[in-house]
Amino acid sequence: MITPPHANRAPKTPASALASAPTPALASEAGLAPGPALAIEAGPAPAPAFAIEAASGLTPPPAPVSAPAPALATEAVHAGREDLAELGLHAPPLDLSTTYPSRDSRAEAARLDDFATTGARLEGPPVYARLDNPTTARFETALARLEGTESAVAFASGMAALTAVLLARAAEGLRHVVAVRPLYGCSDHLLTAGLLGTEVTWVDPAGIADAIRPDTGLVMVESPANPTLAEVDLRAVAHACGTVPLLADNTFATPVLQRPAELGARIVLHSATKYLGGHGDVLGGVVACDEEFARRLRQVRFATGGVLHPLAGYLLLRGLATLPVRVRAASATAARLAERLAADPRVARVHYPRIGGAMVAFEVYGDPHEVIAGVRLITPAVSLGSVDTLIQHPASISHRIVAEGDRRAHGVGDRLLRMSVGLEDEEDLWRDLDVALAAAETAAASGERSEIFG
Ligand code: MET
Repeated sequence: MITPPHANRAPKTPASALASAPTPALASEAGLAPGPALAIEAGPAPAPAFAIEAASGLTPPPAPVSAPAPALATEAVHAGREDLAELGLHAPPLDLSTTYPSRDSRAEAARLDDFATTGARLEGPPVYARLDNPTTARFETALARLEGTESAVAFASGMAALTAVLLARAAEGLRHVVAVRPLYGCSDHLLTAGLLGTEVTWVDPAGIADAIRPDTGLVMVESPANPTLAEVDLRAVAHACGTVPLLADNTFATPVLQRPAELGARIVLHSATKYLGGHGDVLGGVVACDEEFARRLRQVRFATGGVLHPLAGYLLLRGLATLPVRVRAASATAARLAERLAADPRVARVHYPRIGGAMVAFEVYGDPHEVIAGVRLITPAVSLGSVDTLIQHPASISHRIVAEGDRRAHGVGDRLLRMSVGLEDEEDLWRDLDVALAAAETAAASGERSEIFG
C-alpha cells in the first residue's frame, strides 16, 4: 500500500467540535460550504476547514450558525475522513510505519520535548509509532465525534485503555476508585486485585457520594453492565460524583444508543473489539474524553506502549461506518428474541436493557452448559458485538476471574447465559436456541449435570 507523504498529517478534532454546530468540513460535505479539493487547487475558492488545517495548521473558521449538526449515521460514515478527497483518496491510507525519518534532529528533539511535556498531538510525522499514528488518529477522531467528546485515545485493547486511565489518575496521586458492580470480569479483577496500585471501594449507585475520598481519582460504572445488563442512571451518577471524573464503560450500548458524555461522564470507555470493530477480527480499546485528559492518556500510552496497531485502527474506522446500521438491526432482533425467551417455560428469567441493544442475558432451568454445547448456528464463544450471534456462560468465562461470592451477589449466577445477537435471521436464531434449550432440559431431567448446581 502506498501512503502519500502528506497523509501523515492525521486529522484532528478541533476543540470547537464539542459545540453543537458541525465542523466546517462536514458542512462542506453536506453541500453547505464551498470546498472540493480540485476547486481549491484551481482557484481562490476557500478550502474545507479540515483541509486548511491539514495543509497549514491554521485554526478552522467558525462553523456557519445555520448549519444543522450531521446525524450520527452521517458522522459514522464521514468523520475522520474529511481530508480524503483533498488527498485524492477514497479509502483511508494505512500507515504501518514504526518510525519517521528526519534530517533535523534539533527539531525532533524540540517536538519530543513538547509531546513529553504536554501530551498534545504533534504536527506532522509522529517521530515514532508509540507517540501517534495517522491511521489510528482517524479512528480516534471519528469515535470522539460519535461520542460527542473533544478527543479520543486508542489502545491495544479495552483493558489497556482502562489501565491507562487508572495510571493517569494514580500519577496525580489519586489512587482510589469508587466502582459499581457488575463490571466486565477483567475490569473487576484489575480493580479488586490492585495490580496497578489502586484501591477500590465497591458501592451501589446510591452509595457513590459517601464513598468518595480526597484521594478518589475515578468513579467507574458500566451501563448496561456486562453480563447482567443492569443499568444505572448515568446522569444521577454523574451528579453524585461531584468533581471526581465518572468513567462510563459504553461498550454494550455504543454511542448509537447512549452518549454518556452528554449525561455527565467525563471519560467514556470502549472495548473497541466489540461493536466498534463489529466483525470479530480486531482487538482494541478506546477512551473518549476531553483533550486535557487525552493528553495525560497519550503520555501514559507513550510511556507504557499499549498502542493500537495501525491495521486495527484502519479496521475500527471501517467498522464505525456501519455501526449505526449494525447496532439497530441487531437490537431489533435481540428485542424480539428477548420476548420469545421470556415467554418460554424453559427460561427462568430474561435480562434486556431498557435502552435496548443487541445483548440478551437469560437464566435457564436446565443446564446452561448444554445450551452452549447445543447451539449449531450461534457461535459458542466469549466476546460480543460481531455480525454473528455469540453465546457464552459468564460464570465460566467472561467473569470467571471474579470471586464466586462476588459474582453471585451481583447477579452472575451459574444458570446465567449471555448472548450477543448478530445480524442473522430471527427465525434461524430461534430454531437454534430452541434445539439447544431442549437439550439443556433433557440433560437436567436426566440428572447428568445436576451436581454443578449443588
Ligand atoms: C476474556 S473473557 C471476556 C472478553 C469480553 N470482554 C467479553 O465480555 O466477552
